[in-house]
Amino acid sequence: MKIYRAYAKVNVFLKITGKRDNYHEIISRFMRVDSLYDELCFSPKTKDGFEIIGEFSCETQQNTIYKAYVALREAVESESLDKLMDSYAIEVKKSIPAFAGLGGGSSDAATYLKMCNEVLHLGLSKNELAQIGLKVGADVPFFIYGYDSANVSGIGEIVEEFKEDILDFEVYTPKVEISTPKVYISYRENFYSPIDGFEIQELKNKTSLEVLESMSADEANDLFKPALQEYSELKNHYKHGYYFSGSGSSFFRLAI
Ligand SMILES: C[C@@](CO)(OP(=O)(O)O)[C@H](O)COP(=O)(O)OP(=O)(O)OC[C@H]1O[C@@H](n2ccc(N)nc2=O)[C@H](O)[C@@H]1O
Ligand SMILES: Nc1ncnc2c1ncn2[C@@H]1O[C@H](COP(=O)(O)OP(=O)(O)O)[C@@H](O)[C@H]1O
Repeated sequence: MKIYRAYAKVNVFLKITGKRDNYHEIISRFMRVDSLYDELCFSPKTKDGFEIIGEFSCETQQNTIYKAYVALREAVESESLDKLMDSYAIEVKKSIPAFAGLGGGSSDAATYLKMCNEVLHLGLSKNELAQIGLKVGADVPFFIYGYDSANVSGIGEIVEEFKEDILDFEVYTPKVEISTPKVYISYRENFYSPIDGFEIQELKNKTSLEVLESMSADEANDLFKPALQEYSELKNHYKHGYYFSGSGSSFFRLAI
């Protein structure tokens, strides 16, 4: 069976630009991490019903892969999708840590959608897959497009390729289970200060290398301060020269 890779991402910068209902609008540079990925494949079933084989801390119904299946089923109403999942389990070799700000769950969901599109010849475009993926999570569209680097805005649905060389990152993930909504809520209550159009444009044009050379960890990521406030133990894990990815808990820097 063909093995598909679901890569991790880091947020080189992440700035809040406004609010949208319970969500926050962002401008963020996402970069794929080529050295860190989960592996997904269709494999023989061991039980009835939708089956995910792999080490997960959540129930199947909470798994982003299952949520992607539900979203795809609603979108295409394809009998062949039901037949596929009646015949095969989806097997995942998990390497991307969870609760990490590395987009592992989102990347798995995006990869699953691409796998189904390919094997069932659904003929869905990247834009269509991204729309379906957004129902699963705000980070999913980036992984559907598969760019090395992109400026991501809206709540995650606007993905614009940024042409630059992919960087090699060293990533470490402290064992602190961070809740993304909790960090966003803390940002909204304690740190809310959206950047303006001029700053957005300036950031969008900077290469990732320029960002890492010119900004500190808390300047580059608006979620770093609220994450530190909500999870004070993070302070013990922070090392000078590292940057914070998404809502955490991972830190990264250029590999040397
Ligand atoms: C912070 C980021 C940065 O890439 O990623 P992670 O650190 O989680 O990987 C994303 O904005 C997270 O994306 P993702 O984890 O897919 O979020 P979702 O499941 O869609 O949303 C979880 C919750 O986070 C909050 N949320 C999410 C995205 C966003 N732009 N604004 C928000 O306020 C909402 O409260 C939402 O209910
Ligand atoms: N396929 C999946 N891989 C990892 N975590 C998942 C997956 N599906 C659901 N989850 C749940 O999502 C949460 C963490 O999501 P994850 O994408 O790994 O982290 P983050 O949003 O910080 O990048 C946990 O509650 C975990 O149990």
